[in-house]
Amino acid sequence: MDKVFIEGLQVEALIGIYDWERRIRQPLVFDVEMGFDNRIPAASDAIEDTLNYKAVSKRIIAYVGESDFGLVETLAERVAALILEEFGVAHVRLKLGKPGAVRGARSVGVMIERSAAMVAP
Ligand SMILES: Nc1nc2c(c(=O)[nH]1)N=C([C@H](O)[C@@H](O)CO)CN2
Repeated sequence: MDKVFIEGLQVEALIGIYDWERRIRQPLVFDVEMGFDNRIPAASDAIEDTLNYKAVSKRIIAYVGESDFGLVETLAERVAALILEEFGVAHVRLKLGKPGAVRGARSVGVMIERSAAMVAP
């Protein structure tokens, strides 16, 4: 399956389980891979036929900027569901990094893979 990807999308968010984390915003980094048949836009050369990575990026930025979850797991799950539901994507692989959360590590976080048929109720 072809893919459309977004790499290193940085968004500031209110996230974390500790009291001090509830008072600040922290950088999060998203890498997203979305299954899409790119032969159709390749044939038409029309942006309307694409899975528009700019539109998906803007939606992620807006959603994450307003979110206030405790766990990165929860946020990753919600962002994956949003991509599947709002952009008609059949399969998404998402990595959510929280750089600076653990001293000595460049980043920590989660990686998930979800399909349209697997979205939690
Ligand atoms: N698997 C997870 N582990 C941890 C999380 C998390 O969201 N998922 N969060 C924290 C804290 O909020 C941490 O980021 C603060 O440094 C700890 N472990």
